[in-house]
Amino acid sequence: MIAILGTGKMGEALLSGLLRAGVKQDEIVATARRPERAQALRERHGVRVVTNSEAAELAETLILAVKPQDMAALLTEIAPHVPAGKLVITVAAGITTSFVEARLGDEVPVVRVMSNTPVLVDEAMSVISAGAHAAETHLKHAEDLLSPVGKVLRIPESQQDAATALSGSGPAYFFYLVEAMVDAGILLGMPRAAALDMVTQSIVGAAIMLRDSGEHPVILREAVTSPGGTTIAAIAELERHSVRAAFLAAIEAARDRSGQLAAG
Ligand SMILES: NC(=O)C1=CN([C@@H]2O[C@H](COP(=O)(O)OP(=O)(O)OC[C@H]3O[C@@H](n4cnc5c(N)ncnc54)[C@H](OP(=O)(O)O)[C@@H]3O)[C@@H](O)[C@H]2O)C=CC1
Ligand SMILES: O=C(O)[C@@H]1CCC=N1
Repeated sequence: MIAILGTGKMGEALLSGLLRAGVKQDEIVATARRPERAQALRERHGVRVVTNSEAAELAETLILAVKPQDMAALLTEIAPHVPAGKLVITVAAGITTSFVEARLGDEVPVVRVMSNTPVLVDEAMSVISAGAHAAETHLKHAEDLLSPVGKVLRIPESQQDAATALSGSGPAYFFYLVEAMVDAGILLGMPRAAALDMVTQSIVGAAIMLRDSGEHPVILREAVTSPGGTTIAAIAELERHSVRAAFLAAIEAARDRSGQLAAG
C-alpha cells in the first residue's frame, strides 16, 4: 500500500500518475486537510482518503507532499506510526533527509525527491537522493514509482536545492517565457490566440529537438541564427538586457530560497 500525505497540486499529480501507471485504487490512500478537498480526491480518483495516522499505519511507502512549512507538524503527527520498516519519500523543497530522520526516529529509510508539475503529462523530471538509512532497494523502489511519470535521476543530496531551482521550479520559467513572448506578439498586433499557438508550438518543437537530437543547445540556436538576419537582431536585444545574467541570478535565488525553507 502507498500513501500520499498532503494531497495538494503535487500530491494529486503524483496520485494520478501512479494510477495511470497501473497502481490499483485500493493499493493507494491519500490524506487531505480539508473535507472538501478529501471529497474532491475521492470523486476524481476513486481512492480512499484517510487520516494521516491511518495512512501511516496502512502503507509501507509514505509519500509526504505537504508544503515545507507544514512538514514538521506532519512528521510529529505520524512519528508514532512509522516504524523503521517503512519507506518515507518526501517531495518538498528544502526539506533534508536528516530533518525527517530527526523527527521520525533513527532507522527510518528516507528518500528525498524533487519532481515537477509535468508529472501530470508523464514528463516529470524527478531527482532523488538517499537518506542515511535508505539502501539501494529503497532508491530502486522510489525510481520504480516515479519512472512511469517521467525521467528519474539520482543526485547527491547536496545538489537537491540546486535541482529544485533548476527543474522543480523550471516549468514556471518556461511558462513565464511563453507569457512574455505572447505579450510581444500582442505588441506586434497579433491576435492573442494565434500568438499563443505560435509560441506554444515553437517551445514544444524546440524542446523535442533538444531532447531527441542529442545536439547541444548552442548548435541548435546557431542553426536558427542567420548572419544579418532576424534572430541575431533579437538576441542582440536579449544580451543588451542581460537576460542570461538574469537567469543566473534568478536560479541562484531559487537555490538559496530552497535552502531556507525548512526553517519555515
Ligand atoms: N508545485 C510544484 O511545482 C512543486 C511542488 N513541490 C513540493 O511539493 C510540496 C507540495 O506543494 P504543492 O502541491 O504545490 O502545494 P499544495 O498546497 O497544493 O499541497 C499541499 C497540500 O497539503 C495539505 N496539507 C497541509 N498540511 C497537511 C496535513 N497536516 N495533513 C494533510 N494534508 C495537509 C494542504 O492542505 P490545504 O489544501 O488545506 O492547504 C494541501 O492540499 C511542497 O513541499 C513543494 O515544495 C515539488 C515540486 C514541484
Ligand atoms: O515554488 C516552490 O517552492 C515549489 C518547489 C519547486 C516548485 N515549486
